[in-house]
Amino acid sequence: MSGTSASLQPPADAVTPVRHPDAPAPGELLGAHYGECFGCGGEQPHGLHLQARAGEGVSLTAEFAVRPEHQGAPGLAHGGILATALDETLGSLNWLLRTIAVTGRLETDFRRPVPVGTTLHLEAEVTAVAGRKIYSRATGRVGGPDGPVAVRAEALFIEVKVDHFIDNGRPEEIQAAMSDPDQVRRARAFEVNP
Ligand SMILES: CCCCCCCC/C=C\CCCCCCCC(=O)SCCNC(=O)CCNC(=O)[C@H](O)C(C)(C)COP(=O)(O)OP(=O)(O)OC[C@H]1O[C@@H](n2cnc3c(N)ncnc32)[C@H](O)[C@@H]1OP(=O)(O)O
Repeated sequence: MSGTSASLQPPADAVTPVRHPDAPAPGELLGAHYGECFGCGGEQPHGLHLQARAGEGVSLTAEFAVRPEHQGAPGLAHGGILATALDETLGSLNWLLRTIAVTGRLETDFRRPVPVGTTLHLEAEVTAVAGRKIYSRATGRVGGPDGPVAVRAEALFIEVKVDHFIDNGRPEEIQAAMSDPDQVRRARAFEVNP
């Protein structure tokens, strides 16, 4: 049973998601939306270093190498870390819509334990869009991209303006991000050009 709640069911007026014409091509690495991000940032020493790759339509794949620092029980990945990997993978779908969005709701099923030293093979897709609400789902498999499902998630992301971060983030990091041309370029890549 997935246990999906009513708020994760797209409303009747939801539409099929549309891949942005300037989205990265299928097979292309998406890169980090922010170098210090715990999920995807290359400059974050404590992070998961998740790398996502564009798929067809509004879908992608990602890999998460489970290391000893990710343990909950001896030799097994912590459930919260697995939820983070799912959250980050789902958040990366924003690159394909070229929309800035944050997680509103994330529901996770843990089906199988995920051992340290394994790679979690993730895939995610946007299933529907209704105004600012973006509905998506993801799975994580062990033992290879076609292995058994260990974790799955359904999510609701909400579109926000870049002001969401500027208004709410700690000033030190916001100022550093705004004075980093690379970061400004990445933020712009999320915003739909009218
Ligand atoms: C150059 C400098 C700047 C650099 C910028 C860098 C670029 C960044 C690029 C990309 C970033 C991507 C980052 C991904 C990271 C991985 C993903 C995360 O972990 S994100 C963090 C965790 N999430 C949060 O912190 C959200 C906290 N929540 C909020 O801030 C608000 O609640 C927010 C924005 C989500 C919604 O607030 P409202 O006031 O804007 O809108 P309302 O009216 O409340 O909701 C809109 C609709 O959504 C529904 N909704 C909202 N939350 C819901 C929920 N939890 N469940 C069900 N429905 C929900 C509402 O019922 C409403 O629906 P109806 O339009 O009336 O039909």
